[in-house]
Amino acid sequence: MNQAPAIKICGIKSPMALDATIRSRADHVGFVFCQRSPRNVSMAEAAALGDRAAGRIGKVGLFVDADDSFIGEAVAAAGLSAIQLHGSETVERSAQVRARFGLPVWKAVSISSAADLERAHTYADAVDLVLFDAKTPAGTLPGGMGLSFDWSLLAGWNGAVAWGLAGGLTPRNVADALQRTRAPLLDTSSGVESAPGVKDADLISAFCSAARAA
Ligand SMILES: O=C(O)c1ccccc1N[C@@H]1O[C@H](COP(=O)(O)O)[C@@H](O)[C@H]1O
Repeated sequence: MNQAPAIKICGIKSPMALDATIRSRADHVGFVFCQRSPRNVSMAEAAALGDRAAGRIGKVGLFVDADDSFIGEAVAAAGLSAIQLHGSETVERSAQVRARFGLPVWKAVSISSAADLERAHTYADAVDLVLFDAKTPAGTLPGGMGLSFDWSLLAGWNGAVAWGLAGGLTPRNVADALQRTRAPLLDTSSGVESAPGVKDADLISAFCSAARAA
């Protein structure tokens, strides 16, 4: 029997969206600490959401090329359980973050060809999970754009490190994504929104149900 995938709903900014995610029995919420994003949360917002989520769901903080002092402030404010690095962090920088904060580190790796899987392998000893995501156009955000990549590329993945799938996942395509990739973890953000940065409780619920039914 196949095990149900873990689910992360990213870009949570409101108590309503947090409660909907917990009600839908997702495993992790993501708080975005990236000022350019429509999903950015301040430290004060993260602290309130972190308190509300405490003991109810995993709390993943998403950072884009952030320094230690900023990450440390967010870890303390929200009581993060994992750190997601979604910028151009090197293998060395990723290992440094893991050692510095003693938390699991998830590294997003953008995929557009088989060669990108080779790059993912290089992170195996430095992080706890690699998160495959689509490449986004130059000058835009490195994620959260609702873009998918060719999932068939993952047939060539045989890495030793845990992994997850992100990029353009929605309630409508998540079953197909899961059937094609057998991803152990699914991560979505814009696919469960009614507008950029505005989560929709019905879409969150539909996403989680579709992922578990697949
Ligand atoms: O969500 C954001 O605003 C964001 C900003 C900067 C980097 C990553 C971001 N989101 C992450 O991107 C992937 C895919 O998102 P989507 O489902 O395609 O909208 C996901 O891991 C988000 O956590």
